[in-house]
Amino acid sequence: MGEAGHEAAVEQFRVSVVGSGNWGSVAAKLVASNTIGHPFFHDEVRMWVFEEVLPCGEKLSDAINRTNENVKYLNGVKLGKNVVADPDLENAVREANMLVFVTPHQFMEGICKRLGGKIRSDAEGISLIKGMEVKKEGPCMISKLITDMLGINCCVLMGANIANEARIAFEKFSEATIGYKHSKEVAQRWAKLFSQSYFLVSAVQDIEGVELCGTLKNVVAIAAGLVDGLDMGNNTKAAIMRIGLREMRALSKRLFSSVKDSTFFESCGVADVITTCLGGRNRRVAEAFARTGGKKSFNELEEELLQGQKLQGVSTAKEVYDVLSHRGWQGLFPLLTTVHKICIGLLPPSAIVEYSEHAPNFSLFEGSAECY
Ligand SMILES: NC(=O)C1=CN([C@@H]2O[C@H](COP(=O)(O)OP(=O)(O)OC[C@H]3O[C@@H](n4cnc5c(N)ncnc54)[C@H](O)[C@@H]3O)[C@@H](O)[C@H]2O)C=CC1
Ligand SMILES: O=C(CO)COP(=O)(O)O
Repeated sequence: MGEAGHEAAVEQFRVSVVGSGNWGSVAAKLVASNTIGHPFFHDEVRMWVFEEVLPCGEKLSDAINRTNENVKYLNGVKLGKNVVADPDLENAVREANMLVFVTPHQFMEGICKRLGGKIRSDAEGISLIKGMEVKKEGPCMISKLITDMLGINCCVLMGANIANEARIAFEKFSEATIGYKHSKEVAQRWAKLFSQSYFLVSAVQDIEGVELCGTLKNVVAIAAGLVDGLDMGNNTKAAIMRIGLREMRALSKRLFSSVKDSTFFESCGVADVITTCLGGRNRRVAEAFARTGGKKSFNELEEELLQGQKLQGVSTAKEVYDVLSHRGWQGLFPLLTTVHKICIGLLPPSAIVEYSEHAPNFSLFEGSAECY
């Protein structure tokens, strides 16, 4: 009780979502359905929109606020009246102490530069971004980039969550994994913000493992798409998924000795490999790439097929390759290495299943003892 006999007002947590693509819009809808009317959270969820002008001449942020739908990236799904689209990055984050980062990974460094010194000192972050940066010192996960550049704690949320397949946007059941470093209490607060009867969230103390799962599975999905484009069938695709998962685990553990095996059995691990290899954008564009025999580039196909949405797997394959080649580890990770070489045209799409011809010293399907 306060001095005057009144209860001291407890500050509500204020949430902003940095990003408004396909998954960014679903994330905003999800959290907004939980903040509304909740005593812990302020109702309004501000969503930063990278502004663009629609073919009709209207600004995207205006269209979102007028229709309550992200007409470009998640057409046909109401976001909730408490979602406010804001094209001004600084304004969008100014009042928030819970920041949800969800942009394609290649834009995050630039966004962090713009946000330096502009966010609340008590803010906490969570990254839904699947990807990494490679620095001179080695790989830098996006949550670490956020922590280093903004000086805030940052958890991650990854999982088998294809936004566009109408599973989450239309409230069909799925799961996700929060990875945290130190504070279980903060992870639980994030779980409270995201959990829904149709969206089951669990938390594990293995931030690097969770984030590397989400990041590396995009490269595996490119391999799966190539196999589809070559009409190799389900047995081959299942083999690629198994080998991919094995390489994901081996690389994650080499990069961070703290990574736990059990993380690969969470939604962020095996489940995300499966869903992305079956129905994701990386798979789809890689299939088209293989069907053109590699004649159209991934960039061209991304533009043609995704209408502004971004692939993460191709640039991640390069980033992973940089890490592997810097450490002399290519031979230990034949699938991850081959995907990059196919993406840049050094090997044909068929190399994904003919690996030993191109690299006689090791076989994709035998793998190396290191990988077990
Ligand atoms: N879409 C999905 O099903 C899922 C995506 N993710 C991850 O979420 C992250 C964000 O992906 P989505 O929301 O799907 O985005 P998206 O790929 O659908 O959309 C691209 C977004 O980038 C923005 N953009 C374009 N140029 C930009 C620039 N120069 N600076 C800043 N933003 C720019 C666009 O306005 C748009 O919001 C990625 O790391 C992705 O891997 C995670 C789970 C599911
Ligand atoms: O991360 C995803 C599903 O969990 C989405 O994968 P894509 O980007 O390949 O669609």
